[in-house]
Amino acid sequence: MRFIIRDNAEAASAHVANYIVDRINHFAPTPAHPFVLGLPTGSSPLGVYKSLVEKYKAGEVSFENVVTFNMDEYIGIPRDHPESYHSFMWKHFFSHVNIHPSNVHILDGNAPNLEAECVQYEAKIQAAGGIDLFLAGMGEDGHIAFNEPGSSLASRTRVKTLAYGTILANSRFFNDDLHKVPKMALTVGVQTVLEAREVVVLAIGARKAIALQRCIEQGVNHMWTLSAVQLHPHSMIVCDEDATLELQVKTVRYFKDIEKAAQAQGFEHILPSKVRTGPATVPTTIVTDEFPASTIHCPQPTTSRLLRATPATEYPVRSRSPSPDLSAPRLQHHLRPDNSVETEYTDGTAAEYTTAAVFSSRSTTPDLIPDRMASRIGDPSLLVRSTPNPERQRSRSPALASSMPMVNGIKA
Ligand SMILES: N[C@@H]1[C@@H](O)[C@H](O)[C@@H](COP(=O)(O)O)O[C@@H]1O
Repeated sequence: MRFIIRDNAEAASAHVANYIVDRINHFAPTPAHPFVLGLPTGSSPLGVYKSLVEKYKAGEVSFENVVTFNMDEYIGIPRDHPESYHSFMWKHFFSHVNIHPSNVHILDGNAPNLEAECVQYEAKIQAAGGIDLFLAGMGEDGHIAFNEPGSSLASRTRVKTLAYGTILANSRFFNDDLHKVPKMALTVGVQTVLEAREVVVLAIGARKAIALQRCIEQGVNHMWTLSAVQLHPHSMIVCDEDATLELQVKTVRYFKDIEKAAQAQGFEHILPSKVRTGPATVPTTIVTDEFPASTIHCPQPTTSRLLRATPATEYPVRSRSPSPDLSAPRLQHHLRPDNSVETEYTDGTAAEYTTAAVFSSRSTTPDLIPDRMASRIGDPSLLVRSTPNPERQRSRSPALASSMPMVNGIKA
């Protein structure tokens, strides 16, 4: 995962807008091979849309062959309600660029059959060849799209009840009246987002700091659904300084350092060609008997395909020496009466006091043979106890033994 930090919201938004423009232009979309862009609503992407409109007007990018899919839409408010996501998107973006209205896809929160609407939405994404780049914002509770805390990380487009925190946060768009905020929405699932070839997240402001910390520094967790982008091979989170407030200094420094290092090496972001250009053909969904068809279209194994990644095979494997011969002679030490140490092999052969002797050809796979730390000491004088064993002292000096004080009736 890439993590890009910019000084303020404007710089972060500009970074994302430039990135999207570069991606579309590199892709060189055509009517037969359009660039498929996933889009969010909310206050965070406003700067990006403004910048994209400016770039379009400056002739830097065209949306002629861009197909879009929005992440979510409220249920139950009219399509032309000023706070519907339809209104939002046309107001802030679509009506200012040369996108074909037929290329715009936004879930219909007033569809007579909401489940069928979700099923068709997934099918339309598939038919368009999948999403090339999904831009996302983040809720204060770490949600992506409307995948509230506790959403399955394998979820797909569906009806979702909104969390109280989200209703509270979004009430600012409804005259701060909680009752006016829709309580339900249609949303793409976490898995729908993860299947995009690339995911770019924009997090702006201190109110996103806790969620950003959970999603970047902690593990993948359904309570902070945006954390699932950790599993994506081509994900990028862009934020302003305020959003980093809860991160560790070393995390911020690490990501800033790797960005600097990459720039110094002359590259910014290298994507595999499949991600840069998208598939030549529309992918087909394979349904196996193991996962029978459900009411949701394009059923997939409930475990994320990313979670089923093959484990790495290139772990360093310790090369094994010939099978250990446990009957092979081992080193043993005897304390002589003069307190010097005699060392020999268990077969009676004398040993030399060198490390080489211990680990020589006589010693097969040292870590598989019972070993004593003493046998690793090369200098015999170091094997002599500096604090004499009291029992040995007693046996060698009866006078000393008799002078020992009694402790609990026992000679010390
Ligand atoms: N469904 C949207 C999300 O897609 C968006 O990311 C979030 C954050 O909005 P904002 O950027 O206004 O904080 O708001 C809503 O919940």
